[in-house]
Amino acid sequence: MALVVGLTGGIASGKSTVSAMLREQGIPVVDADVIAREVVEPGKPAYRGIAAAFGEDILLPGGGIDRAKLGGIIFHDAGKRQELNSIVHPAVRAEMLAQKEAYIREGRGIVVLDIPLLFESKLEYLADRILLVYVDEETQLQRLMQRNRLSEEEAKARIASQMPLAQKIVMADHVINNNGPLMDTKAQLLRILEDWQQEKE
Ligand SMILES: CC(C)(COP(=O)(O)OP(=O)(O)OC[C@H]1O[C@@H](n2cnc3c(N)ncnc32)[C@H](O)[C@@H]1O)[C@@H](O)C(=O)NCCC(=O)NCCS
Ligand SMILES: Nc1ncnc2c1ncn2[C@@H]1O[C@H](COP(=O)(O)OP(=O)(O)OP(=O)(O)O)[C@@H](O)[C@H]1O
Repeated sequence: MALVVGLTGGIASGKSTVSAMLREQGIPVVDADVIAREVVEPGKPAYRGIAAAFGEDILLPGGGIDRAKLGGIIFHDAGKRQELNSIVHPAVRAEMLAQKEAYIREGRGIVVLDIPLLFESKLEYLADRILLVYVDEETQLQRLMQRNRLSEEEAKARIASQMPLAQKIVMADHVINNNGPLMDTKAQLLRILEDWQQEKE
């Protein structure tokens, strides 16, 4: 039986950083953010759903979704966010499950599902174990502002659209503290991986 791990955290807490480390160790990671981009490409049902719900103004001249504009709307409006989620999430979930099943059929012992909104969307049931990548609020804000070149106000709106990390920490099976240097993050991950490998033996 494969061990299915849900990898979660908050925006800019370090999930992609940890998932790159997992891939380095040969562990497959199914990434909800990547799938969420694919399912809204022109021609896909969710693309038409977004154009219908948010209007043609949300499209770029080339036809694709203007992600910056859509983010500017949904991170400031819980109702619109809910509307977008209800269009995009079912397609993301279906594709994630298909990719997970394919890895299990290949015989992989551990499969990781990187799902930023795992707790918000009540998807705990998808995973045997939940691994949370934690950072303190100030580090999260600084890293988010820097990575996405956002103002403090914009970055705070994005953080506020998610369940606080302090609340998620008590719901996770394992926690990696990603406040420090990457070396420390990797050391914590390798320890957790050892536990999982032992469990499977
Ligand atoms: C709003 C959109 C267009 C902004 O695109 P952008 O390229 O700027 O951001 P990206 O997709 O890389 O997401 C970055 C992070 O934002 C956070 N985030 C994204 N969507 C949401 C949401 N609906 N609610 C709360 N946080 C969210 C997540 O932590 C995610 O990792 C995009 O995030 C989107 O389509 N969101 C809806 C789908 C979704 O929920 N994706 C998250 C995982 S399924
Ligand atoms: N330990 C660390 N030290 C310094 N910078 C880091 C560390 N971990 C991550 N970062 C940086 O912080 C930013 C956020 O990390 P990352 O992209 O991995 O987060 P994420 O949780 O995947 O974000 P999102 O869900 O929003 O896409 C990136 O610019 C990354 O390079």
